[in-house]
Amino acid sequence: MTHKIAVLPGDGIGPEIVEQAVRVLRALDQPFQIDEAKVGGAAFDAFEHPLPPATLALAKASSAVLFGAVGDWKYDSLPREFRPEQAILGLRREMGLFANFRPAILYPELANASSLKPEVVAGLDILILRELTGDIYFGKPRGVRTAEDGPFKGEREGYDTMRYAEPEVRRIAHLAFQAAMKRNKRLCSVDKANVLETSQFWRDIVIEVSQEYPDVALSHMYVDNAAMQLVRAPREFDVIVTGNLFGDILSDEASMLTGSIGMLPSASLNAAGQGLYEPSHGSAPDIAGKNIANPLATILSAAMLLRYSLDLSPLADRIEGAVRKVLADGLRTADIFEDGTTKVSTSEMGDAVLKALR
Ligand SMILES: NC(=O)c1ccc[n+]([C@@H]2O[C@H](COP(=O)([O-])OP(=O)(O)OC[C@H]3O[C@@H](n4cnc5c(N)ncnc54)[C@H](O)[C@@H]3O)[C@@H](O)[C@H]2O)c1
Ligand SMILES: CC(C)[C@H](C(=O)O)[C@@H](O)C(=O)O
Ligand SMILES: [Mg+2]
Repeated sequence: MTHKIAVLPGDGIGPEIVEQAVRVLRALDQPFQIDEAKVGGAAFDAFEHPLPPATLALAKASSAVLFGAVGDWKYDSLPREFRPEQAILGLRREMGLFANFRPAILYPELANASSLKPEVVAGLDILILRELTGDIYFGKPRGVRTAEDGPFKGEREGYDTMRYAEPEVRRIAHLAFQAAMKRNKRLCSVDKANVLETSQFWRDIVIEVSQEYPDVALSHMYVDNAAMQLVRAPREFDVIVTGNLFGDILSDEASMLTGSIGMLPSASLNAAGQGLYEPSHGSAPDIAGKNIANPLATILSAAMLLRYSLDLSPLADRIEGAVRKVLADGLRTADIFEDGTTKVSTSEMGDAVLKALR
């Protein structure tokens, strides 16, 4: 069976890192149909829209999407609907990709690259499940208006709406419990229920859903405390489930525990099992075009693509094994480099992973 994979490299380091991941996919010698399209600032430059209809159609018609990153400072003054970030938000919304899996795993070889002491992070293996199509990211109304009341009545104010519908909370909660069942059976739901109505509602629904999963130990934590616990004792966590905004922030924080944001892959799935796979980091305009970015988060995202959307776990295992091998061989891009290891470029890291594929 031919699997259709849409490849959307995007901006900044996106094309460089996606190129390496595509080389790895092609080296597996499978009947993949790989089609590439522009997205983000690159699409805006070519078609005056960050998510052109043809790109969206290609993504929707594929079994899975491999996405690089979008964004560049030069687009920051465009009206919001034309900014590159709208492409990834639009794909998530239009494809209904509500479940974002961001595993944070510390490879033993990178224990010293972590910003925390090895004894605090060694063996770290946590999963952040971020709800991806709701919350203040998509809630309406939003905008800028003249305040009608309060101490700043008559002044301009910006506003957004945090909201979650019951089915949205239920479906992500179910996935979180199911993920916990396959792991160490501990689930921590992160919210801000001491302040926010949306969060109290989220917490109440998660507790209801928990009745169906008596084997999972459920805990709740406020997001500020969770941010602190993640750097104090990250291994206390197994699965974290949280909303869109808190998940965005906590997953960047967790990424540093693994040595570099350049190591953290992600999978965003919809109800039909279609998925978009991308590194958790952005387009890193500060290092773009220099062939120094770490491609491993993207290569590991391709492994997640094989496992979750194409049901090709043995191939995913091969890629992950190859990544472990190159790390064990001491190869490091600049972001994870330390004395005693060998610094390699983006493409050299790709070469090494290809060679290590057995
Ligand atoms: N999903 C996405 O496409 C996505 C995600 C996050 C940010 N962005 C966008 O990316 C742009 C830059 O955002 P930012 O600077 O806040 O975040 P960023 O993740 O792009 O970069 C943060 C820092 O991490 C470094 N970094 C990121 N990925 C790396 C890699 N693979 N290897 C080595 N170093 C890496 C960068 O050099 C930078 O110093 C913005 O336009 C932002 O909106 C896009
Ligand atoms: C680029 C931006 C819209 C995006 C987000 O906030 O979700 C990014 O930070 C991420 O984590 O994927
Ligand atoms: Mg983010």
